[in-house]
Amino acid sequence: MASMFSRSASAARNAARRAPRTATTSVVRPSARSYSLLARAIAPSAKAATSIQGARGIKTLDFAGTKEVVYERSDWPLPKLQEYFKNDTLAMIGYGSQGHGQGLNARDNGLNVIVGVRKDGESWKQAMEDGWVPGETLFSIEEAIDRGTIIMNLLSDAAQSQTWSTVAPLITKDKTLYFSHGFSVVFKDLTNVIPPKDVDVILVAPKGSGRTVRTLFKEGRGINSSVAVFQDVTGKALEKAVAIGVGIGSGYMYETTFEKEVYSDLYGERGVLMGGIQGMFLAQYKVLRANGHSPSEAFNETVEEATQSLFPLIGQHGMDYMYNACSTTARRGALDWAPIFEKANLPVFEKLYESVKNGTETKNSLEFNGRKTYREDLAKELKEIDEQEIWRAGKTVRSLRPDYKQ
Ligand SMILES: NC(=O)C1=CN([C@@H]2O[C@H](COP(=O)(O)OP(=O)(O)OC[C@H]3O[C@@H](n4cnc5c(N)ncnc54)[C@H](OP(=O)(O)O)[C@@H]3O)[C@@H](O)[C@H]2O)C=CC1
Ligand SMILES: CC[C@](O)(C(C)=O)C(=O)O
Ligand SMILES: [Mg+2]
Ligand SMILES: [Mg+2]
Repeated sequence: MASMFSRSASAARNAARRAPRTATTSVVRPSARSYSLLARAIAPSAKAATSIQGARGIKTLDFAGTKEVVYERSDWPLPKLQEYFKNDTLAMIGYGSQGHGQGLNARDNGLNVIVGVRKDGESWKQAMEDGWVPGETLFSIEEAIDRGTIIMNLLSDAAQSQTWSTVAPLITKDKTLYFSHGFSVVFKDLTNVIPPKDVDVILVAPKGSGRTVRTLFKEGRGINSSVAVFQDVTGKALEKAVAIGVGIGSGYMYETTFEKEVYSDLYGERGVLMGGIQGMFLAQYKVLRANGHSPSEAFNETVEEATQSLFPLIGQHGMDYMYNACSTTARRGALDWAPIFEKANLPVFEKLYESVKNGTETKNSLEFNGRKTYREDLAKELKEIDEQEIWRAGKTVRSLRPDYKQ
């Protein structure tokens, strides 16, 4: 890795000339701005409540009264990024949702990327479909780790634990160990993942699906990611983590710790992001159906209106904006019922957080996803959801959308 402070002008020019590798799909790439442009670019983004700390353009932003550090992609124009990683090989170990998104983005950013997966698995086929070439950019897990300088452990969290005894001896001095989740390292008593003492251990955890990591990148945007350092041997671990974060398609990176990342992530996905919303949708739908409403009416009033109209308004402008976009009748009633839902849900969320913190969620995940049949077993449960009336009704509702795609 070249130091970001030691790059010469000619090296930067050479890096700028390097043709980014062929993308499997067309990509609106983040622009490769020069340093002088960068300096100007920083200024407009440093709005009120923003201060810039030093030459690296780190920003401290005021989040509702709490100051937090944020790193942004515009501080890493493409030539600088390519120069920084000119001597590195990013080895994506695992090719699930994140391996796909992060791997293709880093490749399209012109970085040296290889993929390592087991040869008889589903991921090997998927990687080949995405243009990774066996023997050139696609290898067994062991060979990819051997060839890589930055080992990006994107196996399933259960597989990270299962393969650790094979992987650990291959993480030799001068390599960097990267994760997208604090899971393995934080719950080491359950996973046995204890990184070697002589390597940097870093994390960039996109706060969104790997599919979104890819689609946002292709739109020229970037996903929000968490960034953290577990072990800093070189004194450059944070800088490297931020640079990799940009390389894999992050727009902004929020500083955290491995522990905070894994607790909040396991909690959020079981809560509002996935489990909570699924349970809430189903409960509302069931009561409507029990009271004689048709499937289409129950679905429209529960899922379709939420996802197509109201939730995007919350996303774009906040909760109060969504309220103001609805009738005064709705506003009054929703304001009355919100605290009732909050009160009912609070103990559930408290129980969930405890279950994350005490390792129960980790144990469950390791047991289930560590099975040889993990894909089939998950697929079976997901099929059961797909067959529920609510989601069958949803398919027909979606099929009527003008932009419907199967
Ligand atoms: N999915 C997401 O969007 C997000 C994921 N993360 C984190 O990123 C990491 C990767 O997650 P994700 O991309 O979802 O991948 P998955 O959890 O879906 O894991 C899939 C990968 O693990 C491999 N794998 C599973 N079991 C084994 C095994 N026993 N031996 C070898 N390889 C195995 C699979 O290979 P095969 O096909 O051969 O089974 C596949 O390449 C995790 O740490 C996760 O928590 C973080 C943010 C979001
Ligand atoms: C919400 C699920 C997630 O945490 C994610 C996409 O961020 C995951 O583990 O996949
Ligand atoms: Mg998660
Ligand atoms: Mg997550």
